[in-house]
Amino acid sequence: MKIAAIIPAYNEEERIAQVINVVKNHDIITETIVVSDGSEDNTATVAQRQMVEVIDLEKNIGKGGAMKLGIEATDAQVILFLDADLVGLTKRHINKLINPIIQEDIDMTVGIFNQGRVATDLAQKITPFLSGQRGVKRKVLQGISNLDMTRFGVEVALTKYVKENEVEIKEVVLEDLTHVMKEEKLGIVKGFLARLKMYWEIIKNIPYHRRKN
Ligand SMILES: O=c1ccn([C@@H]2O[C@H](COP(=O)(O)OP(=O)(O)O)[C@@H](O)[C@H]2O)c(=O)[nH]1
Ligand SMILES: O=C(O)[C@@H](COP(=O)(O)O)O[C@H]1O[C@H](CO)[C@@H](O)[C@H](O)[C@H]1O
Repeated sequence: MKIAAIIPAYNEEERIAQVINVVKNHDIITETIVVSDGSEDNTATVAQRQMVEVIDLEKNIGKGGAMKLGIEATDAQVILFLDADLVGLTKRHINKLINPIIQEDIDMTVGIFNQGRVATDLAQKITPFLSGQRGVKRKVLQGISNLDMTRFGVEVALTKYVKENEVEIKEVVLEDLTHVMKEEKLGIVKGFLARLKMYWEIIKNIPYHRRKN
């Protein structure tokens, strides 16, 4: 079975190498696709050096759009979505996201941080439906046409689609995993403004509705 890892990345040159390194060395992953979403830094070059497939977008189109282009670049039956800024990723985390799909026929897994860091653990306990770490069957993604419109609302759109279409979903705990927060990447003020923009993109997608008939 083909399993493709898709890593959307915007200005992640300092963080993405450690994520790619784990993914590309994992036997169950047949293809690794990095979508550099109009990054202004060396994200694409860093990824190319790791000898994985890189889609290097000229302009920033938002996370949902980057994910959609990644999906279109592969025919894998199972897709693993991972953020590029994870800290502490191991093969075990990947197994936890993929095994329920290939062994239990679950349609989508959602990874929840635990014992990574207090702030990121708490964020995911409060809003588990925002997690970017997911395993998904391709057929589920085919039912959602406008992922490219969602930007940071992509996870809300996925979660809503799952609920409205009775897709079988399983939350899996990802121990000792965390990510780098916006305020850490951009500084307090720019990071907080970026966070507000993200919340707006999320809110805009809450009424998102596409029923597969
Ligand atoms: O316009 C964007 C914003 C973010 N990302 C990527 O989406 C993932 C999740 O983003 P995160 O929540 O970490 O937000 P960020 O801190 O990057 O704003 C990361 O791999 C980002 O690099 C993206 O591809 N396009
Ligand atoms: O945890 C959160 O509140 C946000 C913002 O994370 P940061 O701490 O700013 O990196 O990130 C999550 O939500 C985003 C929107 O759904 C997803 O795209 C990220 O993958 C997820 O980590």
